[in-house]
This record gives sequence, structure tokens and C-alpha cells, in this order.
Amino acid sequence: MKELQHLNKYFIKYKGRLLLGILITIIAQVFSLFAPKLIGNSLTVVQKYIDKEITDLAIVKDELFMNILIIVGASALAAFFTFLMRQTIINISRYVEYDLKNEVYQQYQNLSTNFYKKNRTGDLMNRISEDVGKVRMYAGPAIMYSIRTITLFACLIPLMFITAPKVAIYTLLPLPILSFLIYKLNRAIQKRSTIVQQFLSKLSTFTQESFSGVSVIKAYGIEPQIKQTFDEMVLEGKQKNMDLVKVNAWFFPMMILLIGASNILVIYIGGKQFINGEIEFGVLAEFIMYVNMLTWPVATIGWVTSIVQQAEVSQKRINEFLDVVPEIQNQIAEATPIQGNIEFKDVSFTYDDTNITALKNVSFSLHSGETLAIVGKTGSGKTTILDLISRMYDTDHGVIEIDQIAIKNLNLNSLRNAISIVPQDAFLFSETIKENIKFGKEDATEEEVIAAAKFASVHENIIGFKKGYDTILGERGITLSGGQKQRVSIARAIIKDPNVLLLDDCLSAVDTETEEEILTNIQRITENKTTIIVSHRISSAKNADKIIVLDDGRIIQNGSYDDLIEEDGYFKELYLKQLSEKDL
Ligand SMILES: Nc1ncnc2c1ncn2[C@@H]1O[C@H](COP(=O)(O)OP(=O)(O)OP(=O)(O)O)[C@@H](O)[C@H]1O
Repeated sequence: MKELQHLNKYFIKYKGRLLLGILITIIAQVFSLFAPKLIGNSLTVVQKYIDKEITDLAIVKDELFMNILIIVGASALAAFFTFLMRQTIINISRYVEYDLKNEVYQQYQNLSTNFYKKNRTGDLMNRISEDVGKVRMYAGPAIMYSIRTITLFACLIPLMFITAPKVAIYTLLPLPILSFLIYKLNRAIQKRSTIVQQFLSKLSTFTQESFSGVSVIKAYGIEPQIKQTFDEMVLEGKQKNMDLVKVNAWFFPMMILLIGASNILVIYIGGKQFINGEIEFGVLAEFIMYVNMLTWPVATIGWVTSIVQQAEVSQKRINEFLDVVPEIQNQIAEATPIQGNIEFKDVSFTYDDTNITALKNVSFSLHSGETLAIVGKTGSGKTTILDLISRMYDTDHGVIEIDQIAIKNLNLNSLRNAISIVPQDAFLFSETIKENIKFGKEDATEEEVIAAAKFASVHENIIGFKKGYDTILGERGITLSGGQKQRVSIARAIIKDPNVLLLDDCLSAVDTETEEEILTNIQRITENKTTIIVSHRISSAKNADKIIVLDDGRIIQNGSYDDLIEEDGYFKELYLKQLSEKDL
């Protein structure tokens, strides 16, 4: 229960509702006890009339009529309060589920890029949905059934012992066995259903991937192999499901067997006592009803125990993520204005998961409004520079300053708000094109969206679609070409009107003519913005004020375009190579 203590803050938050729920549960339970007692009384009255102990039929009728009225009234009230009980306690569990999901989601938002690299998306999704769902079972049904069972026991057991102690003992005897067996059975069911669940995630990952990669599958003609793998997986799934079904099938027969055994004991012991004149006939009937009333709550003890155990495991998994301290922390509460003067002072950086040192003693400076082009072989550390500027990671060694302040001492929000980044793999949401562009500026007007799209040279493409800017992208809509995606992603960055614009090889999929057009536009609007362009193409570096050439994490050349095409080295080689390609 240690892990589940995390939920106490929510129980305190909803303490009013919880107390009301407990009270209602107790009331509902008390009203449900009326019926067996009064049915027992009624049968005793009838028995006494048959035995001629009562001779006046009117008294019998009056008594029966009164009992019926009370039974109907008490049952109606019990039903009404049971309804209210569910409305309060189950509702609380939904509130707790909602709050917990929000808490986990908020934590996911705060966690750094590194965390996402170390944990699989499926696992993140599972903890916020499956695990929170299991914890909800503890916050609602488990609490509700526990209160019901405790109330029932507290009222019923003394009542049974007062009415007929010997029959009471024999009635209660098989119940702990029932509870234990249900507990054991539930554990076995849960073990097998976890296996089925895990298998289902595997199967859905496989099918999802085979649908997403259908073009590759078709192009390589491997449909038969995929079909065979799928068949084998489904067969495996069938076996796992059969294991579960076999255990599940024991549940109700076992319940019925144990209820039957309790009933037989009551009838046998109670019957003997009745024959000996130790108890009245009505008491026998009353006890048979008690057995049936007790069976389900006793069974729930086993059920609730396994729910709590599962919730504990799930909450542990949730707490593991909630306890992670985000690597990137905002240390400055107040907003800090950002001009965009960037300076790297002897910066080195190693990715802790791969242990790759992506940057080695990198130093450069860039004034606000200047453009820097970063050129270099693949894997030389270009993207890492951009990630460090936007504080996706913190440096191990050296300092990055913006406006002469170390970036760790800048307000993280201000920093990221001042930066627009166009990543290498343009990611667009399954929304309309307009929504995707407006992602950079939520309150952007239609005109601003169009201006940004024109700027990124994608407007003509967009209006060519039947629904224009309202065209839905992704799985539910159309698929944009690589170049179109890159340009929509540029429009999204531009509309934000940032002080610092970071372009990570984001023109690689557009033709040189469009590249030229976009670069001219960028130059026009970035006069007072700091811009960094990462590229493999010399043409992208042409208008830059400064160029640095990276190789294996080190700056091997730096200078202006004119300087570098004259200087022997990687840049000149690339220039000559791309020049000759152009001539071909
Ligand atoms: N998230 C990461 N985790 C671990 N290692 C990484 C990560 N990102 C990059 N690396 C490694 O760091 C080195 C530099 O990568 P980076 O992406 O900065 O290169 P790049 O110059 O941008 O390459 P490209 O031109 O191919 O985009 C590479 O060796 C890469 O394998």
C-alpha cells in the first residue's frame, strides 16, 4: 500500500464526497438487512398459525401486510441508496482518474528529450491509460465493496449470533474458504490476462507497422511472409486466450458450489435445531437468505485484495515516472527578454545513452541579426548544436551564452518562445494545414497563415488541394510530399516571428529553385533575427554572414563564404563538387 499513498492527496481533495459516499453505503447496506429478517418473521407467523399457536387470521394478515410494506419500503430505499452510493464513490474514482492522468501528462510535458529516448512510446501510453485505469479500480470499486462488506459484516454477524449462534457458526464457516479460493482464482486470471494484454500490444504493434509500411512490403513482395508471421502470432494469441478462458470458467461454478455447500450446512444444522425446537422455522429461512447475502461480499474480499495488489503495482509504475526529476530545469521564474546574440564557449557534449561525444570544444559567436551556416558531414554534430541552443539537452562542458547570459540562467519559456526550430524530419499533426501552421502562433489570423505559407513557398501547393488550408493531413487525410512537409514546417516556424530561427537541413527535399526562393525570403525577414542554417548544400550557406564547418564534433573551418571557397578544405571540396554537379 506504500505506493498507493500517492492517492491520499486526492482522497483528501474529495473528502466531502468520500465521507458522504461512505455514509450512503452504510445506509444502503442497513436497509438491505430488513428483508431477510421480516421474511423470516412472516414465515414464523404463518408457521404459528398452522400450528394453531395463533388462531386469529386477522392478526396474521395484519402482521404479514405490515411486513410486506416494510420490506417493499426498505428494499426501495436500499435500491435508491445503492444508486446514490455508485453515484458518489464511483464518481470519485473517475475524478481521481482524471486528476492522475493530468498529473502524469503534465509530468510527461516537463520531462526532457532524453527521457523520451530512454522510454518506449508504448510504455508511456500504457502507464497513462492501462495503469491509471487499474488504479481507478482501487479508488472506486475496491473502496466501495470494502465499505459494503465491512458494514454488512458489522451489522449481520452480531445479528446472526443473537438470533441463532450455532447456525451462525456453520453459516460462516465455508466463507473464508470461498474468499481464499476467489483470491487465488483472481490472481491466476490476472496473471493470464496480463499475458494476453502483452500479447495484444505486440500484435497491434505488428499490424500497425505492417499497415504503415505496406508500400515497402508490397515493393519487396513479402506479403506471404508477413501473412505467415501474422498467422503464427494469431495462433499464439489463441493459445494464450484459451489458457485464460479455462481459468475464467472456474469462477461461477466455484461460487455456486460454495454457496450450495453453505446452504446445505444451514439447512442441515438449522433443520436439526428446528426439529429439536431450538429455533423457529422463520429463522431457518432467514439464515438461508443471509448465506446468499454474504456470499458475494465475501467473494469480493478476494477480488478486492487482488485489485489492490494490481493497483499497487500500477501505481508503482506511475510513481517511477512521476518521481523522475526533469533533466532540464527552469531556474529563473521571471521572464527574460531574448535578443539573440549567441556564443558557444568551448562547448563539449556527450550523449549519455550512446556515449558518443557529438561536440568537442566548439566555440563560435553570432550577433543578433546575423546568419550562421553550419556545414559538415553526416553525424558531425550539426543538429546537436541546435538542440543545445534550445536547451533540449544541457552541456557537459563549456558554456552557451545568449545575450551574454548562460542559457541555464535564462527563463526556459522565454528562451523557447524566442526560438523557432524547423527540424530535419518535419513533423506535422493529423490536423488541417491551417492548424499545423497556427501551431506556431495560436491566435494567428487567416492572413498571417497565408503570408507565412507564401513566405515558405507552399501557398500555391496548398490552394491546389480541394479543401485548401482546411485539408487534413496524416492518417485521416492526404500525405504531403517531403518538400511540401518541410515548407509547411517552415511556415509554422515563421508565423511565430521568433528572434532566433534555427533551420535544420530543412530544404533538403525541395528543388534548388524553390530553395533559392525560400532562402531569399528568409534573408528578407531575418534582417534583425539570428538565423542558423544547417545544410549539406553550399547554396544554403551562400548568404550567411558566417560559416562553420564541422567534422566529428570539431570546428575544422570557419569564415565567410568567399573566404572558404578559396581556402583548401572540406568547404571548397564540397563547393567544387556541387558546382560540377550543377554543370552536368
Ligand atoms: N539523441 C541522440 N542520442 C544519442 N546519440 C545521438 C543522438 N543524436 C545524435 N547522436 C549522435 O551524435 C552524433 C552527432 O549527431 P548529429 O545529429 O548532431 O549530427 P548531424 O551533423 O546533425 O548529422 P546529419 O547531417 O546526419 O543530420 C552522431 O554520431 C549521432 O549518432
